[in-house]
Amino acid sequence: MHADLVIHARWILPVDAADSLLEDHSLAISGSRILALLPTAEARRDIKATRELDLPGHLLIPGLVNAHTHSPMTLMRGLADDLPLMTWLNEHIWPAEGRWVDPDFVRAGTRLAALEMLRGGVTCFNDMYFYPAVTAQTVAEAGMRAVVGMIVLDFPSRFAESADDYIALGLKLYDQYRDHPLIRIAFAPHSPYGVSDAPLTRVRTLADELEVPIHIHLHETHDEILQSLRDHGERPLARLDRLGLVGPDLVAVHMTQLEDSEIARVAEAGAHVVHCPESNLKLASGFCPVARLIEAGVDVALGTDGAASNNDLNLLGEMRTAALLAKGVAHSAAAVPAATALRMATLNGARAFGLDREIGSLEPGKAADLVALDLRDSHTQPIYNPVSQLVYAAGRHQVRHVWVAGQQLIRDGQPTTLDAATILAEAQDWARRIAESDRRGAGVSG
Ligand SMILES: CSC[C@H]1O[C@@H](n2cnc3c(O)ncnc32)[C@H](O)[C@@H]1O
Ligand SMILES: [Zn+2]
Repeated sequence: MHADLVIHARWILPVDAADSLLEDHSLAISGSRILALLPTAEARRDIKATRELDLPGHLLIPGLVNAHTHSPMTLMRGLADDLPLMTWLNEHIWPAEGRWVDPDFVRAGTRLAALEMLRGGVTCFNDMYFYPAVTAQTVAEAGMRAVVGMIVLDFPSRFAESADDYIALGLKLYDQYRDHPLIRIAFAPHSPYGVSDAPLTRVRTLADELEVPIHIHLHETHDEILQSLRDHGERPLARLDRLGLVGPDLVAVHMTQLEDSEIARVAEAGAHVVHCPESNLKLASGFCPVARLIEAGVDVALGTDGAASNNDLNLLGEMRTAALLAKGVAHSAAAVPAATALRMATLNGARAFGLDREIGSLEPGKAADLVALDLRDSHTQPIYNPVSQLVYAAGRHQVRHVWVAGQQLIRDGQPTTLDAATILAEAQDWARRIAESDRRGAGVSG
């Protein structure tokens, strides 16, 4: 057998049905795909490799999937902290976006996000933001993988004038990327409170036609429920259900307010949930009942949300928070064990976007999206159980190598396709302009 690259790792967590841990195993790559997983002794004997990489003390895992973020919001990290969602959005973030967000902002913010995520082992992210064509292009140039949202809102922005305009721009994006190997397109109506019935109904029809997922903020806060009861006489999930949006292509982000019947409905419909524990904690939005959703058979993935409400894009940290928080919420130390947290951050995210035949686990035939972490650091020693070290103790600096579709994007902790110095200089330049304008009193509302 011939391979382009064979990686010899101390441990591999393939995220398979049995939550296997492979010791002293190797992973062979041919082109963009995984060719084989086998004991290292056999790999050294049977595989003729163009290149071999010995990784003693390293753990190899599937690339992490950040199932919900707003990547350009890295440029707003720390702009408005310690506020509840609607104050944060209405009084700070939306005015700042109205003043500053343009294609250059999105390019610089997405580059910073891609750099941060790749260095933290994230190989694929699902994004919802203005100027998604700029995000898609930036991600593709970096060689990373993303699901990019055709956003829909009722209110106008510099990007689009009306809900129909957002949809038209989204469809153009879909046409542009329909056959791209790394970029997938999904619908991303912002929220039930941000999009009225008519455009949501159009999204339903078009999503059926294009066979794309529908990704939406849903049941994020108690106020969202109260507002929907006031304006529509029903809870947001019930409204989406009436409009035909609750089905296997629905990716519902947050879901902190759920009655038993709603958990049953989500499970019955085969809809997916993205849990964003750190954003929910920081905005005091509420607690997603993750253990009960999983128990009901719901696919629960993991997201960071944007860097303005988290404030990082650290999916390793998010796994830890999810595993700890679930135990507190369920009053059970058995809720969301480490292997489940890893599954949420990989295969479950891939499944939510229909990518689970391509990525999310390490299996022959799947894309070679993988991450190697060096566990020889003092705070991940000694090692009884690598998945425990990964979820409960490891940090992003331990991510040493990252591949997407067989291309190495991080080597020895450094990016190979992104210019870190330029990205940081651009981000600092944006922060200087935003802060100066704030000081001069033009403020975020310009
Ligand atoms: C339509 S572009 C995305 C839009 O969403 C805003 N946003 C960021 N984080 C959240 C959140 O947790 N809930 C609701 N909306 C959020 C972002 O600022 C953009 O305006
Ligand atoms: Zn969000």
